[in-house]
Amino acid sequence: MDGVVLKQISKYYGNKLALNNLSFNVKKGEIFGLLGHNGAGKTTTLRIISGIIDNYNGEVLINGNIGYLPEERGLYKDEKVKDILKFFGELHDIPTSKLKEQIDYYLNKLNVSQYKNSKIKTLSKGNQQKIQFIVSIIHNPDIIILDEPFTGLDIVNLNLIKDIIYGLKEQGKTIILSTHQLEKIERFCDRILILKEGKAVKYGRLDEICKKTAYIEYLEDNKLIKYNLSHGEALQLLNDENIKNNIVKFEVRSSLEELFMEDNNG
Ligand SMILES: Nc1ncnc2c1ncn2[C@@H]1O[C@H](COP(=O)(O)OP(=O)(O)OP(=O)(O)O)[C@@H](O)[C@H]1O
Repeated sequence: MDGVVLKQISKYYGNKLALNNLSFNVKKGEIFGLLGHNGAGKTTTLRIISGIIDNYNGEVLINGNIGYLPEERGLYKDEKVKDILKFFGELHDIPTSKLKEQIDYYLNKLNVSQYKNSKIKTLSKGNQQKIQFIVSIIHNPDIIILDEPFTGLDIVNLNLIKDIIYGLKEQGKTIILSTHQLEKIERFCDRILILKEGKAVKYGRLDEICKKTAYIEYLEDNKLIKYNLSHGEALQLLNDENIKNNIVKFEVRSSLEELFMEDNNG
């Protein structure tokens, strides 16, 4: 079942077309990655899904309540961690005992229990980000939208956040996250969409997208033949007696990184 569906979304800022007829769906229990370089349209897409931007063309279907981690971080710096979390939990009408339980659970999971009574401003940037992440999920939302959740985190904290996201997926939540750092989400997202100038240039399961990543050049009757092809097709060509001795260049591009660079530069 779909948690989120976008149908032919276009968004202008003045004359600037930021999203160009963008369609995709995200299923319940799925971690969906929105990838693209700066300015590709990730934040605009996530703001539209979250309901922050409402002047756009197209249709958005949402199946549940939303938790949102915005790109621009910032919590009330003079407040204590526990008070911030309590405040946001109460905004969502979570019963007090349940809220206390949730707060302790997540603080513990993210290894920041010791800062419960500390003011936000005394925490490191990474720890502040972890608190803001907790804010986005404290009300147990069905749909979790995370704008660049991994930026600025070291590997230990990155993995702590990933573990929680993974747990939320197991609970059947719909998770959409954006990143410009492909290596952070390889083998983590179930499906991805690569955005370039507001358009989807790739969309699907990582292994499906990565399939088309072999490149071959060979000579046939003194002509140079060039192909982009799947690994399976490449294997066939490599076993072809007429071709295998005439190969000039063969590259396996198994890393999504190269694909990403290619689509965004080429
Ligand atoms: N409020 C705005 N007014 C005018 N143009 C905007 C506004 N917000 C975004 N844009 C433009 O729309 C395009 C998409 O921006 P968006 O922030 O969605 O991209 P992004 O992929 O999230 O980039 P980044 O990773 O840098 O945040 C960019 O060209 C940006 O300059």
